[in-house]
Amino acid sequence: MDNVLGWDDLERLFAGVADREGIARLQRHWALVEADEAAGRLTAVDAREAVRRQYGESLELVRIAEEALGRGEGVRYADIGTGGGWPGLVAACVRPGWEVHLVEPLQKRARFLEAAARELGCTNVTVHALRAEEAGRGPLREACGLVTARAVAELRVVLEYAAPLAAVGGVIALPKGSRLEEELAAAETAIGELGCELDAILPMRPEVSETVRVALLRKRASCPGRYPRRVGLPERRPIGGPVRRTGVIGADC
Ligand SMILES: C[S@@+](CC[C@H](N)C(=O)[O-])C[C@H]1O[C@@H](n2cnc3c(N)ncnc32)[C@H](O)[C@@H]1O
Repeated sequence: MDNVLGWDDLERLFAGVADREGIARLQRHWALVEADEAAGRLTAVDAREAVRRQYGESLELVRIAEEALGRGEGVRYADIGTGGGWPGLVAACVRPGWEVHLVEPLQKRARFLEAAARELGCTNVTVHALRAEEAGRGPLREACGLVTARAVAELRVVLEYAAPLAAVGGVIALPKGSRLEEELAAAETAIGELGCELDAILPMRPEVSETVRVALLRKRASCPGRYPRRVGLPERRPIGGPVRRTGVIGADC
């Protein structure tokens, strides 16, 4: 059973990742989420669980990704399907030196992210109200040192969204649940086809999550020009075979 965490616990658990000011911003973000009815349901996670599941897991992803990157500043970072802000806006709050791109196609959510970034003073954020299949053909193509996506789709589908945005040598960090091995097996063709390689699978620390692990992939070669395919195709006809329905973390947002 995962623990309940409070805001003070985050400061202790994420020393070196988030300072007091950063955590205060996250707290303000949660207040905005709770206050914002217009954006629709941003998360099904309740207030008691939100600190650990939304903020703890997002910060843990930042910690793991940063270790894989081997540097902390000057990262151009894209988060696909940010929803209400996890993990991309969380990263922007604690890493003001990163250039953060949030790709979120739902207009209401994209508008919420823009307003929240403004309110929180995150001048390092650009919101792209687009699907990843569109963003992957724009100026962000092969331009990002780090790409994440949480609870967006099964691994091989999300990889077709993420790999075109990652620069060669860049890191793709995907938090996943108990079906990770199954998803990785299904993604074998996609990983090679998209110029990626699996670097590591790293568990989150048990205080943060006993179930979530992060698949770290490295972009080894340029992505073939035919990817991403047109909107909807990655999900309808995933690379390597018919769709398999697998659970995605937090798909209840
Ligand atoms: C289950 S929510 C997860 C939100 C957030 N990442 C989290 O962990 O709470 C999935 C999000 O992915 C977005 N999404 C779905 N398909 C997408 C695509 N092709 N490109 C970009 N975003 C997409 C949805 O609009 C939605 O906001």
